[in-house]
Amino acid sequence: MPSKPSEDYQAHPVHLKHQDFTSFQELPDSFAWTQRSDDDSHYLSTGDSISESVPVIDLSDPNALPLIGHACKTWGVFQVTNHGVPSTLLDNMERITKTLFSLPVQQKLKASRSLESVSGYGVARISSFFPKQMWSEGFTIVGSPVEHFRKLWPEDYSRYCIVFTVYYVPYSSLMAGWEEILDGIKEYEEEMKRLAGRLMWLTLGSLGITKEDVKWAGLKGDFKEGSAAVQLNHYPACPDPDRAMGLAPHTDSTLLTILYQNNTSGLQVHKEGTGWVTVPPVPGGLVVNLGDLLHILSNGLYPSVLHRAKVNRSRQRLSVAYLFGPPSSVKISPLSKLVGPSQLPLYRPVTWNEYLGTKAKHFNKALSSFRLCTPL
Ligand SMILES: C=C1C[C@]23C[C@@]1(O)CC[C@H]2[C@@]12CCC[C@@](C)(C(=O)O1)[C@H]2[C@@H]3C(=O)O
Ligand SMILES: O=C(O)CCC(=O)C(=O)O
Ligand SMILES: [Fe+2]
Repeated sequence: MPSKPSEDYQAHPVHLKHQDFTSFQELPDSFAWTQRSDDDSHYLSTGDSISESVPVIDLSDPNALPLIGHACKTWGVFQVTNHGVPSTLLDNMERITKTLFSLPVQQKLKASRSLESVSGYGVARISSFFPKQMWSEGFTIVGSPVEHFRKLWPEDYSRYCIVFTVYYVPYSSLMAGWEEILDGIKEYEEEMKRLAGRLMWLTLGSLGITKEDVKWAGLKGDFKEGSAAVQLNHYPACPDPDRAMGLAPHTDSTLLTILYQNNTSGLQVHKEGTGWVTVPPVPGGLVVNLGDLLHILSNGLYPSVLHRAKVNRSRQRLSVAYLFGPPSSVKISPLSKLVGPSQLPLYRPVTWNEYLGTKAKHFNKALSSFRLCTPL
């Protein structure tokens, strides 16, 4: 994917009103998504009393394919275990994320996402579509984050890190050096790309799609040319979590997103007819969300899932999203095997970059703006 945002992103700048979240004893009004009294507005409903739960699928189960198919059709999201990603790599990525967000605010702001770049530190891109601020901070990585890290940890990184760790967080939970952080991110990206390719075939396989049907998956069918972004999210502990919002409801623009969450829950998905359902962290598990481009590719058979992140009173929450999309030159359209005289193609072809531009401009109306005919 391109490292520069589309012109539409630049026309909708996200202002950096970044705060030091630790300085608030009470939730400021600009972060309050509901009034203290309106217990059940559409933003609030917690979904905690719901008995239905998002499927957890063991990838070593011989039945994984139909289970994934069912989860995609009914939920648009599932969790996977036995996925082959070493737990040491996930732990390391959590430490990297913790290290980065533990830096002082002024330091983090030096690596702010600029108007010319998709990458860097800042508030969620979708912030400009909501009247209230979100209780979170993020760091987006597309390509090498080295230039941003140079700003975060200037000159003698190692010395800075040690001085900083003495005052802020226990040394043992942080990283030793800059190179280790870059290597950790690279390794994470490689491992996630491998898993994304595998999940793509399990998902498409459950629709009867084979390697011959998706030429852009490459000669080996490993989606090696697929593009991706890594989004690190931090949701600090919040004095009034029921009235705050970590990340507002949205769908991802991706084919699929693989999400690692630390041991604090917060992710919720919206299920038609049920409402908001919490996706609890499963030890060693990873969440897989279907995005808008898979919705288009599957001709609406596998819908993208609306999701959001809530926050917690006493615990900070961290998540790492691997946002996986097609190679930048590829136009995504409903797979020919899924269309025919009785099932017309519902969406027109679109590249990921074109889609991201539309999302930046029209947010939750982006998907329907590519729709060719309205459903009966
Ligand atoms: C590749 C991308 C998808 C994303 C926009 C981005 O350019 C990089 C950040 C991604 C993210 C992560 C949080 C939710 C989201 C909607 C957002 O605002 O930024 C997604 C974007 C997306 O999927 O459209
Ligand atoms: O933190 C989470 O649980 C959700 C993150 C997310 O939706 C995203 O980064 O796109
Ligand atoms: Fe998301």
